[in-house]
Amino acid sequence: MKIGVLALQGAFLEHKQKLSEINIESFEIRNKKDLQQDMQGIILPGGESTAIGKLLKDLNMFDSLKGLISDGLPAFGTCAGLILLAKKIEGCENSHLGLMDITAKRNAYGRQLGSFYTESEFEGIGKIPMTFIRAPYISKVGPKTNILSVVNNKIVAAKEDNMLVTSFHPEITSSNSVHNYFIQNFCKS
Ligand SMILES: NC(=O)CC[C@H](N)C(=O)O
Repeated sequence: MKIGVLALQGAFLEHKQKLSEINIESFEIRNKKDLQQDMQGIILPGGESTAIGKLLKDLNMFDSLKGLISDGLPAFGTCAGLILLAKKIEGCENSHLGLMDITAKRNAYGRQLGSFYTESEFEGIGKIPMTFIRAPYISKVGPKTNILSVVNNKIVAAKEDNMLVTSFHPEITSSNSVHNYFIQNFCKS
């Protein structure tokens, strides 16, 4: 089992650390060639979705990444990663990869007071710690999307086919449970 972590910008090292804590091998994806490596899943980290989206295009990785995920490669997007996967972004004409039938609202908690910590229920896991940093939430889901967590009446985690997204950052909390959930439920060795 080997997981690729998109490492163009943002919190990719924290994801690698979490994976190593649960004994899962990972590698950084920095260019198109890295996408050809054998992997059983990919993590799209948090950071700045506009910057990551632009780098994917500039580095000519966009179509290969989109193709891999639409062909079934398990993908876990956190925060900016959620925005990259969303079919629609509120207030924007364009999406990025546009593969998951959700609408993302960016910077949904305000810019200044946008970071907070809470503990809340996640379906199939139980109560877990959640850290939100200038986070999006999911304002709409499609018929095939399963909602996994709701905080303050906002959807903050969901899954659809081979894709899992959280608007919070599980990689910077004390728990390994969401990474374990991704590996156990989505990735086949
Ligand atoms: N922590 C994050 O990933 C923030 C996401 C950021 N607000 C964006 O739109 O990309």
